[in-house]
Amino acid sequence: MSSTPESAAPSVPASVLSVVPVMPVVVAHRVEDAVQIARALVAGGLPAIELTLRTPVALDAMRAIADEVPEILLGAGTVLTPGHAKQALDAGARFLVSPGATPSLLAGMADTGLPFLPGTATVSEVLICLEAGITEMKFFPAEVSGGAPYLKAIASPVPEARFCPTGGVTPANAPTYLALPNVGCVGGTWLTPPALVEQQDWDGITALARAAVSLAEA
Ligand SMILES: O=C(O)C(=O)C[C@H](O)[C@H](O)COP(=O)(O)O
Repeated sequence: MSSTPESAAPSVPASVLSVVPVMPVVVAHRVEDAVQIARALVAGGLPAIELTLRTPVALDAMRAIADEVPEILLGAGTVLTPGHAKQALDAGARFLVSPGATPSLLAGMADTGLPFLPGTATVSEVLICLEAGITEMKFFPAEVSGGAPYLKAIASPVPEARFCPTGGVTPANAPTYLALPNVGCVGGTWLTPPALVEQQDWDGITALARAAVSLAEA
């Protein structure tokens, strides 16, 4: 029997798309901000975070969240290479998200043993993922790639694929995406506006998280 403190952390989900209706995509410039954002999201009812590997502090921020906010499901975004996937695993990520889906990236993410959402924007990319046994994907960049009408159009030809549309998703258009049968959740950065982070307005982020949960329930 294990005595590690992993009981505090959510287990790795079978379906990343089913954890929260809105996946907060976060770009953190300071480790402490990332920890406070994670706490604010949990308080607002969104116990998941896709922390992008876009900043120099991202891996340190992941380690800090894993230590200090173990109740949040921690994911790494902007996974561009197999090396990123391994670094994210080592930093405590429990799922991975990438903006694209090259064969080596798919293999590198699969090697971690973590669930992952490869980025797709065309039917051929969707088919490449399905051929690899991957049915959950990011649709990126969602709005400029055809938005909800595009996903609606491919639902019948490729019904096995389910998506997290991200990129240009807002509180205004999220309900339209969430109503589609092939959408499990949507992703976006709107929950962590730079101005609120700059002001360290963590209650403001909690309020945005609550609003996102409400719009998904509406
Ligand atoms: O770099 C990545 O892999 C990403 O995660 C891209 C983000 O998902 C989008 O940039 C979010 O788009 P907005 O919500 O419109 O700001």
